[in-house]
Amino acid sequence: MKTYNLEENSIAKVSDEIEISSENLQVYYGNSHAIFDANLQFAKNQVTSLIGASGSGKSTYLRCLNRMNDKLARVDGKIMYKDTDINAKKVNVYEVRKQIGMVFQMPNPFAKSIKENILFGLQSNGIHDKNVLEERLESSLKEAALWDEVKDELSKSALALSGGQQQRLCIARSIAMRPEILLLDEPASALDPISTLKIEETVKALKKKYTIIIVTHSMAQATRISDYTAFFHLGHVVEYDKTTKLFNDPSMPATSDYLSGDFG
Ligand SMILES: Nc1ncnc2c1ncn2[C@@H]1O[C@H](COP(=O)(O)OP(=O)(O)OP(=O)(O)O)[C@@H](O)[C@H]1O
Repeated sequence: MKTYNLEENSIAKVSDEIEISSENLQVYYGNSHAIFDANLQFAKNQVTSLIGASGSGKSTYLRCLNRMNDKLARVDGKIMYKDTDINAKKVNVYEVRKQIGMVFQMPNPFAKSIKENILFGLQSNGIHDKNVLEERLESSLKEAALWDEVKDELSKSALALSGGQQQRLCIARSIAMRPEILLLDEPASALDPISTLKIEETVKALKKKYTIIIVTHSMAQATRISDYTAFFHLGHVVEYDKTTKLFNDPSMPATSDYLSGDFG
């Protein structure tokens, strides 16, 4: 593998309103340093892609944004969200995750009905008003572009849905909690091309209401759906910019080598 000076980077300041940012973020798995001093700002109601080779730290970084690494790793530095450092130990992680939802690579619906998948989190949080639940059920499934396909069989097991439908159900389950940010960790990598396109269309529509940060291995997908892109290499954020700039006119040699496939 080529070597690069990872002390150098090119991190653009975001001109849009900032929704969430990391400051001097470091992640350690035991003695292994996995993320080095990551400083990134994410624009509100925009889609940001995290790209880079396998093992570059994209998922590790993403998981920090809603404290999913708490039990796996030591995370130093700040995650600033609404003037609060949500990486601070006193912060209630369950409250954080209501506002910052996450969808994983493999669809993981509960072994319950479609309806119960959507309502479970709401009911667990003390929401029992029938009208509110019905409204959330319908609006979440509509936002995730699944309503038309399932509206007549809401009692059917979620596990009977196709992989792509299950993943849109997981997105619907997340947005039922009315988060402000959605973290998506390779949400389409286990899906066929048609399902992938549906997820991409859904993501593009969702940014009107949510700030979206997505890990993807597909550079084509990053260019199709994201406004901003961060390129990770060996735990460092090498370059961060508007997607069009990063892909068409990268500033760092590592970025241009990665994009052109001349990375090995
Ligand atoms: N739970 C864990 N325990 C120990 N090390 C881990 C753990 N998760 C990730 N790592 C290590 O941290 C580094 C970054 O991994 P991470 O999964 O964040 O990379 P990635 O860019 O998301 O990779 P991929 O594209 O393959 O998912 C790797 O060296 C990986 O082996």
